[in-house]
Amino acid sequence: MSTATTSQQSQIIEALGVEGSFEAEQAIEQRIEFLCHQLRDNGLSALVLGISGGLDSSTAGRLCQLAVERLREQSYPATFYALRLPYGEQADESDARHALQFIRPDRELGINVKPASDAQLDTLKQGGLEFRDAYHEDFVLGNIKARQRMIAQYAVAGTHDGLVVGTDHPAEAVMGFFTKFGDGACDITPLGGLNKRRIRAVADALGADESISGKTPTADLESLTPQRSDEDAFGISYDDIDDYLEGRSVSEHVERTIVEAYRKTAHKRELPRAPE
Ligand SMILES: Nc1ncnc2c1ncn2[C@@H]1O[C@H](COP(=O)(O)OP(=O)(O)OC[C@H]2O[C@@H]([n+]3cccc(C(=O)O)c3)[C@H](O)[C@@H]2O)[C@@H](O)[C@H]1O
Ligand SMILES: Nc1ncnc2c1ncn2[C@@H]1O[C@H](COP(=O)(O)OP(=O)(O)OP(=O)(O)O)[C@@H](O)[C@H]1O
Ligand SMILES: [Mg+2]
Repeated sequence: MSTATTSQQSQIIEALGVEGSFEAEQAIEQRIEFLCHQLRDNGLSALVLGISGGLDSSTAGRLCQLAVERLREQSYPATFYALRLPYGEQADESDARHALQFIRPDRELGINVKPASDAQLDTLKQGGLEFRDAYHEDFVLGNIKARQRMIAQYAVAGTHDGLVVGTDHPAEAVMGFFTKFGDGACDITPLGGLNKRRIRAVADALGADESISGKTPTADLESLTPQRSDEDAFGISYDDIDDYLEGRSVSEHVERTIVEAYRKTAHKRELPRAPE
């Protein structure tokens, strides 16, 4: 059974800024100009982004590189820093190397977030923090990894007068599928307004091959369930989410899953609350 577009659906689409129409070349140009303006208008000189090997950071990374190249053509000095931020040895490291070949960043930095993440977990346990079981501990460690990546990116941006680029976009934002102040923490989000299939179309138009644009999305944060797909965690597909965000009819199950996730994670898309 499917539901017609609801007013709630329209409100969510509007709140997340999903555009009514889409054309890949136009989306690319708009985002390159956005990135150029963010540096030039603020007198800054670097873009900083973690590259996982996944679709979102590959796409955002290539846009960043094209933006700094455009700025340099205009005699404005700008550099893109692509950060590899593995937790120890990354299972799909070859995909991350391939993504870097596609992006061709000015600079690559490799920072292993495992020592800092493990040290943080150890000190929490020494301080008396207890977990329900090994899976609970692994989940909490996953969010620590995401926040260690945030710390590394801000250290690089702070060193080079840069901006931290985030890969948040409506298909993840609607599900609240990011770590608050982890990968959710950033200065600018060039993929804003795009759902997942549109990001894939942008990647294709930028010349990404099938191994990048067809890669299964994964947060890959939990060591006990490595490479677990986002869709497995959601219980619905990105196609379902994309349809919803494009105002199409979806099943009642899909609608309920999305709306529940959206409501539950509202706090992640807002500023911290304070007394009025
Ligand atoms: N109602 C409320 N109002 C204000 N704040 C509220 C709140 N409820 C919880 N909170 C706060 O939020 C915290 C929970 O949020 P958070 O720390 O983010 O943790 P949480 O949402 O529990 O976990 C993050 C989820 O995002 C996924 N993720 C993370 C990173 C990357 C990706 C990816 O796709 O790449 C996916 C990850 O797999 C996991 O399922 C609570 O500990 C609490 O401090
Ligand atoms: N191992 C990693 N190395 C570097 N950056 C990472 C790593 N894992 C996550 N990140 C950063 O966190 C962001 C959020 O991860 P997320 O999984 O949503 O994106 P992705 O891996 O680029 O694409 P996809 O969602 O399709 O897997 C990434 O875009 C990237 O900037
Ligand atoms: Mg990923």
